[in-house]
Amino acid sequence: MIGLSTAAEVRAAEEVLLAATREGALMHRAATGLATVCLRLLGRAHGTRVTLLVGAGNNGGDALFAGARLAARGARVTAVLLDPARAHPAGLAALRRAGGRTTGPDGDDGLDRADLVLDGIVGIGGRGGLRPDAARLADRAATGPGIPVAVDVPSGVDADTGAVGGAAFAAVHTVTFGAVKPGLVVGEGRGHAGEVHLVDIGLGPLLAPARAHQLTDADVAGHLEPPGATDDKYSRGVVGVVAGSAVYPGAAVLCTGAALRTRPGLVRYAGTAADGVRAAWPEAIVTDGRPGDAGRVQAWVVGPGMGTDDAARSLVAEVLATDLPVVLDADALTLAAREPELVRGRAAPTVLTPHDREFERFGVAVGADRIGSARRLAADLGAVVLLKGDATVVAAPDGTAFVNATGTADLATAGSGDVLSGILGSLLAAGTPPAGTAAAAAHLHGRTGQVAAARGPIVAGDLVRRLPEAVARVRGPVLGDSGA
Ligand SMILES: NC(=O)C1=CN([C@@H]2O[C@H](COP(=O)(O)OP(=O)(O)OC[C@H]3O[C@@H](n4cnc5c(N)ncnc54)[C@H](O)[C@@H]3O)[C@@H](O)[C@H]2O)[C@@H](O)CC1
Ligand SMILES: [K+]
Repeated sequence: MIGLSTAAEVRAAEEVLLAATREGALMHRAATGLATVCLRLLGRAHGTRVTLLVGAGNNGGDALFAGARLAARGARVTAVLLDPARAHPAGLAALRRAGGRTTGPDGDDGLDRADLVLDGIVGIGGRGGLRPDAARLADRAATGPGIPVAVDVPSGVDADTGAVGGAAFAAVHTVTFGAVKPGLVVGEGRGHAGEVHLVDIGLGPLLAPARAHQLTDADVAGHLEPPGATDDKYSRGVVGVVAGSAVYPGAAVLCTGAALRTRPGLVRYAGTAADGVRAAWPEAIVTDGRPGDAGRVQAWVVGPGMGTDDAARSLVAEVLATDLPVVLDADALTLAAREPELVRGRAAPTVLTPHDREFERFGVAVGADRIGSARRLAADLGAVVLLKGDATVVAAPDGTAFVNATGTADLATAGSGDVLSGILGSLLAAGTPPAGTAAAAAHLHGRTGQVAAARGPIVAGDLVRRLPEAVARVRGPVLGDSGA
């Protein structure tokens, strides 16, 4: 699990470490890591051209020291000082000693011929939108030939939320220090940060326990263990699906199929799309009755494609009245937003899986702080909220949050959400804690999108078909298996 630490958490840890280390030691660690990533991206230093955009704080200091290291290895380095009188003095001296040149914001910045541009305008000390000179340079860097690399945080991106208020540096790589900040992996910030490289500067043991996390394949593999010798079809949890309608069975077919393919156990379906589900998935146990007629289950998924009329409302209410974990998706979200007390009154876990419009039906704006908004709704409802997006956010009522790392634009296809709710229901039936389980489902859904899209454009049915391959990929190679 990768901890996501806010700027305040990083600063608090830095203060302790600064007091315990030689002056400048942390910045040297940061700059060494930064220069190493730049060298890797450039392939070589000698003969390359590098432009540094240097603000007045320590973020500019990092850029100057890294630039000095590259200059010492033969790169032609130009530092554009946004505030020449306040540029980091020791960094500036180091760059000049190594043969780098400096200029002001209106000088010859070399952006039109740079191989790499380092954004050291502002880091975690940035406040408000970029000032005009900085905005203009960030804009020119985006259209120039150099690989845009952000130092710690792309300037103009809020490190905690990912909000981008105005102009911001559009990086393809971000080299961040001490801990990954949430703003690099969520919301608009994710697109501005590009690939994130974490440089260890020794903060780890001093950081407060993170309240937001990213899962890795290894974390999710625990949810996807193959059946053991003593397992039978009931022992691993049975999921019940209430979805679709006689006229539109598609959502029910996708949701049931995803549940079946995630963890081979039992899937029970109850609803008016029974014929369609039976035809598509003979493996499922199907009734055209009510949820109570379906037989015993350990978790319910309710909502996809079922409509929002009185009949649908009564099915949602019946499922929510059980003492089992429930995934509320699609139409069930619309219904729950009308009667949130149906969710608030539950003792068993509830997971809501809204996209932005469904989320806002609960009366909370999504805004630019997606983690904060998901936390607010989760606390208000006493339920886990999985807010779908480019980087899906999961928040628990106690504020624990997860940001998904595997999202891909290919998942923005009709029926993709039905697949996610099927995956989630299937994992939840195993009885694992709901927030982490929801995050695991989002991770697997994203991996499935990546696997499926590798063969070309996808429809939601491809996700169901490729789920076993994605599960295998998340589990990783089996130890001792030579692959022969
Ligand atoms: N504290 C430390 O020991 C370490 C700090 N590090 C670096 O230091 C950074 C934080 O440094 P600082 O606290 O000096 O802050 P920053 O360098 O992030 O930004 C503060 C400076 O930028 C100016 N500024 C603020 N908002 C601006 C805006 N919107 N447009 C233009 N200029 C703006 C301020 O006037 C101030 O001079 C980190 O992000 C990281 O890059 C690293 O070197 C690791 C060690
Ligand atoms: K920066």
